[in-house]
Amino acid sequence: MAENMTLLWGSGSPPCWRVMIALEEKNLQGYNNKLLSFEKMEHKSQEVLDINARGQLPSFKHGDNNVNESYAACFYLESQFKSQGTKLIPDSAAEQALMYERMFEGLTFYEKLNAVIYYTWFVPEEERHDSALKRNKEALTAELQLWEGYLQKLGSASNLAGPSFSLADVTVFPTVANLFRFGLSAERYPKLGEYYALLKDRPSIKASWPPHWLENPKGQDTLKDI
Ligand SMILES: N[C@@H](CCC(=O)N[C@@H](CS)C(=O)NCC(=O)O)C(=O)O
Repeated sequence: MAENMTLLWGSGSPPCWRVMIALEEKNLQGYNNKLLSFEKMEHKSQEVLDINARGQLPSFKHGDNNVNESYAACFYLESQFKSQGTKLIPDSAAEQALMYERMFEGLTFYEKLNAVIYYTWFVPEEERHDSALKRNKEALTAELQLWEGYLQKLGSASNLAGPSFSLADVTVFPTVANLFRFGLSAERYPKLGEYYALLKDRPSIKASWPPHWLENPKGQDTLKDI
């Protein structure tokens, strides 16, 4: 069934990883996929632009339908394959409310992380200021405290929106994994550390683990003092 799906993706990209986790959870293994290189600017190739006018990854196609934007693809897969694989939107109103809230807060979380780890990539040298990076780090620290509090409230070994694994986990786990890849201290952020440990060996997540992380298991230490 998945042969009529194509995913163009980049290794380690949280938006790409979200879609890959959703595909695994919905038992859609066997989809066509092509790993592209950001360094080689392959995300701006005609092959990508034919699916995604923004020239971004993930670029995803199901039959004749292009479904770009990682959140859109995750919702689409859950909606089209509702009764297949893991049910990713819980029935309970309370869990659903929390799931939607955390999912969309997850975008802010992802932005604040990127503003620190990719500061030198995003900001040209002549426009960089230590004070701006410091501010970005402070904003990330405040964000991390929020998520520590959310997880604390849920109790130990919980998914992000309660007892069931949901789209909140599909979309936010890749951000959490990037935090630790970039050196976040699990001692300083124990609830995030616990959440990461809970999900990192989940089959859908293991199956889609970024290949360059497997080749080079040691990440960076950019976040060690956060
Ligand atoms: N909102 C998009 C964001 C996708 C995105 O930013 N992809 C990055 C890689 S993580 C990319 O392709 N960047 C290259 C570019 O924007 O030119 C989504 O969630 O799918």
